[in-house]
Amino acid sequence: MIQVIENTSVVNEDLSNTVYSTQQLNLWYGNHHALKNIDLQIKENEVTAIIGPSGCGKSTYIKTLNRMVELVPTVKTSGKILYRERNIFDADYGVEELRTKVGMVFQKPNPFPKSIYDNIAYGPRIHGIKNKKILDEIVEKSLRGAAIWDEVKDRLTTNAYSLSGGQQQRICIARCLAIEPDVILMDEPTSALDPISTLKVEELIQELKTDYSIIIVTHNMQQAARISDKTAFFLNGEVVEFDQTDVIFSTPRDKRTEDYISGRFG
Ligand SMILES: Nc1ncnc2c1ncn2[C@@H]1O[C@H](COP(=O)(O)OP(=O)(O)OP(=O)(O)O)[C@@H](O)[C@H]1O
Repeated sequence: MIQVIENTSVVNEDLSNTVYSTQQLNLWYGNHHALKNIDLQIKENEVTAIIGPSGCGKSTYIKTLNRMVELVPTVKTSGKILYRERNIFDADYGVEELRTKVGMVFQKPNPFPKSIYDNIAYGPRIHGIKNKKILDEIVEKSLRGAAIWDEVKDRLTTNAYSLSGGQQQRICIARCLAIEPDVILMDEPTSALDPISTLKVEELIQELKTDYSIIIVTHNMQQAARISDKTAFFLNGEVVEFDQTDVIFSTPRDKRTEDYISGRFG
């Protein structure tokens, strides 16, 4: 269980289309203060990009949203993260419940060493679905949702490792969709992919936002500009600026944002 050192009061505002409301979030790895007073509202059915130089806390932030960061024993937090209006740090908040609502896709495709079919059916089976017809339907729907059905439908029993990196990443996205999440967290999902696979995953992200809310960490500013609705610029563990993506990339308010997006550092 994560150590929460204090809680600040809930900001009184309309949270109706807000997926996550991060309020005065601080996080320390031991003595290292990695996230500082983060206030961010993530809206549903949007793509929210997290950008910033190496070590600024991007991955830490999204790993806090599904409480994965608490796997690090030295982690302490203060503040709140409301997911659908409930504080995920509350003592009675079940992490399993959170993880069925919040899927995650990592930098390196990480399919299981199993068949394509079993990769997708894995989550639903864990949730007790045994009926072959229902599983078949979930597998097809998820693979279609991840825009890879046509490429793999004739080889569902093949090991997922036999696919290309870009295909493996879309299998991982399909595996995520199979649990019918509300939110998909993506930590640099295209950084290990070639340009064509990157384009496919970017197109997919655009399509997925109709049904899901997506938070993506990216080093690639062109990618953030292409695919996101809102962008948060992190620097040294703080959010310097959070706004509509076109504002961040055309008329940023803060000089540090302008310097970063124009390539002056980072
Ligand atoms: N498990 C850990 N233990 C101690 N410090 C950590 C741990 N993970 C990250 N940090 C530190 O916290 C800070 C933020 O790291 P984080 O990985 O969130 O940054 P990032 O912006 O995602 O960086 P990158 O773009 O290089 O992936 C860094 O100073 C990092 O060294």
